[in-house]
Amino acid sequence: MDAQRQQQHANPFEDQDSAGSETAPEVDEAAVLTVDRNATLTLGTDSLIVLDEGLRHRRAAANCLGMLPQLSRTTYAVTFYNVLWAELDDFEVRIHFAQSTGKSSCRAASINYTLSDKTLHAYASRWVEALLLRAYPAHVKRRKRVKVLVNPFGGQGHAHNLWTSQVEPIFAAAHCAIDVEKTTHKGHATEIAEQIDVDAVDVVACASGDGLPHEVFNGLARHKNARRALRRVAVTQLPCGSGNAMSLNLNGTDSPSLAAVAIVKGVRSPLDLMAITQGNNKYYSFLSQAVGIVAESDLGTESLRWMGSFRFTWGLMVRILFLTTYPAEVSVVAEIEDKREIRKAYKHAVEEQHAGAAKQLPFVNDDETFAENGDGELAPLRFGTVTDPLSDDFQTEDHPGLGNFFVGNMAWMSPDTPFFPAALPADGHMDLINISALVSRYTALGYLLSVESGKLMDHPAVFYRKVLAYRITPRLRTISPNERWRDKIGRWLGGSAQQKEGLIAIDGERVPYEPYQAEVIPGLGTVLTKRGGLYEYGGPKAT
Ligand SMILES: Nc1ncnc2c1ncn2[C@@H]1O[C@H](COP(=O)(O)OP(=O)(O)OP(=O)(O)O)[C@@H](O)[C@H]1O
Repeated sequence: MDAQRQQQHANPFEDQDSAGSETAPEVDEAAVLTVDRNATLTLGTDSLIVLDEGLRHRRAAANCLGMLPQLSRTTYAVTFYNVLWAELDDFEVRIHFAQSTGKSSCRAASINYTLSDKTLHAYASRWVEALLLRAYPAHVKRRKRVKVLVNPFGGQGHAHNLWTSQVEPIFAAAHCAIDVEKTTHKGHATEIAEQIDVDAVDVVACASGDGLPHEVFNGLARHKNARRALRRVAVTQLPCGSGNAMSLNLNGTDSPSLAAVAIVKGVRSPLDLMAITQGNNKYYSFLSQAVGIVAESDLGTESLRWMGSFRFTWGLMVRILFLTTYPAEVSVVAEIEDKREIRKAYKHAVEEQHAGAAKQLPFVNDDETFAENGDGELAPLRFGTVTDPLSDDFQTEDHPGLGNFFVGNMAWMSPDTPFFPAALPADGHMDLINISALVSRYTALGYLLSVESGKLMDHPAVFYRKVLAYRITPRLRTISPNERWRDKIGRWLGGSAQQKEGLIAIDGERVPYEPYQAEVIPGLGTVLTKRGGLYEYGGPKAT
C-alpha cells in the first residue's frame, strides 16, 4: 500500500499516538505508582486514587488548594473520565484533569509529583500510558484536532469570553490541537466548512447556538466528496448561544466547560441528517422543523424578548388558549406509527448500544466503506424533491385544524422541552409530532404541561410517528368575521400583531412560508456523543 493510500485508509479516530496499544504496558489492574515516600497514585476501578500522607499536614499547591474530590484527609479520587492528560517529563509525573467547580461547571487543574526513586522511571512511563488508556479507551481519540468557530454574537454576545475562560484551558490541558476562528457574517461557518481540509481536522466545535452547527453540516455537504467530508469531520457544539439543543442532547449539558470535557472524551457517532428541499433550494437540517405553534412561539415572539426565555412558553400558551390553527396538507412516508412499537424500537436500540459498548467495537474504517460505495458523492434523494410529483410511498392527509407540526431528530429542543423522547441519533427516522388545535383548552394545556416531563408522546391528543419523508404545504387560514377580533387580540398578546404570514423554522432559523419536503439520510453526519449511539436524554418515560 503506498503512503497516500495508507493515509487515506487511516481511521481519523484511531489514535496514532496510542498505536502501540496492543503492546500495552504491563501494569496490574490496580497498579500503584509510588511517587515519593508519602505518596502513591493508584489506578482504581473507574478512578485515579491519589494517596498523599503529606496532605495531612499541608494544603499542597500541587493538589489545588485541597479542592480535589476528597475521600479522606489524605486520599483523593479523579474519575478516569475527568483525566484529561498524563505525562512523565524527566522524573516528574504530571496529571491534568477536569475539576468540578460547582453543579454545572469545571475547570482544568493538575497535580505534579517528582519520582523520588529514580529506578522507577521505566515503570512510571508504563503506568502513565496505562492511565491514558483508562482515560481514553480505544474508541476515544486522544489529542483531537479541533477547529473552533466562535460566533461573537451568539447568545448574549458572550461566546468569545466563554470560549477563552471556560473551554480553551480544558482543550489545552487535554493536549488538543486547536485552531480558532471567529465568524464575521451570517453564512461564514458554511464557507469555512466548505473549504476545510477534512484530513487535517477531527472535530469542528461551534462556540455558538444551533445556527453554526447547521451551517457547518451544510458547508461539509458542499464538498465534492461530501459523504466522506461529513463522515470524517465530527460537528459539535460548545453551548454559547440562545438555543443549545445540540449540546444538551450530545454532551448532556448546556455548560460550556462540561461540554468541553464531553468533546475531549467524545465518541464518534453517526447522525441522521434531514435533506430539505424548498423551491429550488436544497440543504440539510440536523435538529428540527416546525410549522405552526412552535415556530410561532419561537420566531414570532421577537417583540416579547423583554420576557426572557419565558416568551416561548407565553407564546405557546396564548396560541393554545386562542385555539390558533395552521391549516396544511401533509404527505408522509411513515415507518412506525404505533407508540408501543416506537418504545420497543428505542429499547432495542439501547440494548444494541449496551452490547456494542461491552464489546468495545473498534471504529469501522470509513474510507473502505467509501471505496465500496463509490466516490462519496451524495446520492439523489430517494423520495425526490418538493417540485416532483409525490410518489405512491406518501400518504396524504388534510389537516384543516392543525395546531402543531413539529419534526425532530434530537430529544431536547431546549433544557425543559424534551419534545422527542424517542429520538435516536442514527435510527434512520425523523420523529414527527402533529396535534390538532381543535381540542379543548383543557386537553391542550394538558399536553403542553406534559412536555417538560417527557410524556408528550404518550398524550392521547398527540400523534407521534417515526417517518422517512414528508411534504407539508401550508395553507392560508380563513377567518370568519366573528372570529376577527379574537384573532387580533390573540396575535397582539402572542407577540405577532405585525406578522403578515405564517412561520416555518428549520433548526430554529426562519425559512419562507412555502411548501417544503424533508427526507432522512441515515447516518450522513458525524457528531461526538458521550456513550455512542444514544442521546443523553434517557428515552421515553415509563407510562
Ligand atoms: N459575525 C456575525 N455577524 C452576524 N451574524 C452572524 C455572525 N456569525 C454568525 N452569525 C449568524 O448568527 C446566526 C445565529 O447564530 P447562533 O445559533 O450561533 O446563535 P444564537 O444566539 O443561538 O442565535 P439565535 O438566537 O439568533 O438563533 C447564524 O445564522 C449565524 O450565521
